[in-house]
Amino acid sequence: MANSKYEYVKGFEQNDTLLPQTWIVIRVDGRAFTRFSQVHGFEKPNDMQALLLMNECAKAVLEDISDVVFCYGVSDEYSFVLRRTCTLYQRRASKLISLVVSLFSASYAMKWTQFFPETELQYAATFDGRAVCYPSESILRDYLSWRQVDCHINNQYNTCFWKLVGSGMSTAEAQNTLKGTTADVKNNLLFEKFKINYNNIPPIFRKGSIVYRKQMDEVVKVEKGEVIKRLRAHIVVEHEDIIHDGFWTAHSYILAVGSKNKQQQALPRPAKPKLPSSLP
Ligand SMILES: Nc1nc2c(ncn2[C@@H]2O[C@H](COP(=O)(O)OP(=O)(O)OP(=O)(O)O)[C@@H](O)[C@H]2O)c(=O)[nH]1
Ligand SMILES: [Mg+2]
Ligand SMILES: [Mg+2]
Repeated sequence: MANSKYEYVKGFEQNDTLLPQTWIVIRVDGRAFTRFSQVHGFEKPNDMQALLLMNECAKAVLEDISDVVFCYGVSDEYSFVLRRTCTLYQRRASKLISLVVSLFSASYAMKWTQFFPETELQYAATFDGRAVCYPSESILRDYLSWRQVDCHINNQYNTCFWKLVGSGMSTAEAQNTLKGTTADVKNNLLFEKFKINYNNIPPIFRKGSIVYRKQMDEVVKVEKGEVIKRLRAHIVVEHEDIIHDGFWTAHSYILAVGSKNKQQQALPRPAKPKLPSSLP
């Protein structure tokens, strides 16, 4: 069939294919969450329910997109790592970013009342998104370390800041008190002035959250006194250190090439929503 005279407009589309064989990281970040958190009365500096909601949204993304192998979240942002062999949408950036952002945003609205049953959602939370390719596992890990260090630095500062404000300082006085202080000084301040041991603050605040398919040995049956185990994968949310080698050595399958089949086989497929029987 002859092409229509209008087909030439396709030539204006730009190629946004992401580099092959690289780790793709898609990071979503809440748009104007400084305001969103105020309007919805989030606790300062950390609102547990808000963070748990973010984690549920990340789980929804991981469940839906099999190429996502690891997620890291802090504050109003979440990073999604897609395996380097990912060929979804021929690795087109605009398609991948918009898929993750829309899944995440829609989940946020859908799950809101589950986490904030007493607070009406005043307007839709929106998220921006970007994709960056990392050519090696070591650079990918540096990226994740950067986000976790950021989480730690911000949390330590914010914890001190809001404690000082809570004790009667103005925000300007609190800012001045903390200006140029080292991590040690902040830890001492928390301990001496407020009797808070920084290491006892919930890990979700200090370390952020990770979401991934964890491989676990599961007993499937006992046959003639012999325990039969099988490796199964379950989606988990944890608050581990991902800067040092320990986590990655213990879970080397997460970034291993070719681990897809084992992980996917072990996971139940997400249930398709049932249509009402009255529909044609
Ligand atoms: N009270 C409270 N605020 C939070 C919490 N998590 C995130 N926020 C707010 O969300 C902001 C996130 O920072 P940014 O993403 O840099 O800023 P933003 O206002 O979202 O602006 P853009 O991302 O540029 O659109 C923080 O500065 C806080 O004001 C929380 O648990 N409690
Ligand atoms: Mg933001
Ligand atoms: Mg942010």
